[in-house]
Amino acid sequence: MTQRQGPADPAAPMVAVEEVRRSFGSGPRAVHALRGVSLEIPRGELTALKGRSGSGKTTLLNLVGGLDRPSGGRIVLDGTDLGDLDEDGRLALRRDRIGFVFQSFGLIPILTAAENVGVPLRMRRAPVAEREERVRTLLALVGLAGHADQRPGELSGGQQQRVAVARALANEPSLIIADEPTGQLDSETGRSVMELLRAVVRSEGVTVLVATHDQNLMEVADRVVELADGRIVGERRPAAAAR
Ligand SMILES: Nc1ncnc2c1ncn2[C@@H]1O[C@H](COP(=O)(O)OP(=O)(O)OP(=O)(O)O)[C@@H](O)[C@H]1O
Repeated sequence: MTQRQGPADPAAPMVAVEEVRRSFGSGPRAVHALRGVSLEIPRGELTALKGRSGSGKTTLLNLVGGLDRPSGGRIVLDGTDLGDLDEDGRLALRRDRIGFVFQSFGLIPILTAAENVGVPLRMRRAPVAEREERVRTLLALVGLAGHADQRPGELSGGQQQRVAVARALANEPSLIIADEPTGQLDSETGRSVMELLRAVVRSEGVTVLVATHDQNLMEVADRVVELADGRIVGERRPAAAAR
């Protein structure tokens, strides 16, 4: 496995967001997407971010995922202060410690399901035998053992998102970041993808941060955090999560 950076304290939250601000542009036309957000994301929990369009959800996911840098404040992910990393360090962090799931699935059309799941393993040059074994395990975990050789165009939307979840898990990430993962799926398919996310939190012990408008997804979250106009305005623990 790839060398992990920073000591991970199992008692510490997976992610600590401290007074984070993010503005785009400057002067009177600046957009203040995040205006001082502080949030802890506990290990092994599914945290949902809700809020109207433009409230700052994607901006926050991008910052936590090391895809963007804050204008102010600090983010610590599993013992690593993201502010201490240069571009290469952030790239390594995204590759080795974070799995991403997007609304539009983001699979490579010419690769089979198995090859798509194997992409992160290839990127860290995992030995072929280890890669094939892990891909098989992951496809079985997401219920697609019989679809390994199909390309994304031959799979339904829900199946494609399952492949994306398997790919996100490939490198045993500390954190999965999902931006509207059920946004392009009908409600029944969305529900099954959401149940899959819930299940991998339980079985793999992974931590998930998901931005969503999907009420069903919020109901299975351990915690729902609400953003409005770049600030946290509410937080609740849905009853269904008290398992
Ligand atoms: N690269 C950018 N340049 C300028 N403004 C941006 C940029 N990215 C985001 N914004 C602005 O920041 C604010 C927050 O956007 P963000 O995408 O985080 O919202 P969101 O809650 O994810 O919305 P949605 O639910 O529609 O995805 C919006 O006003 C948006 O227009």
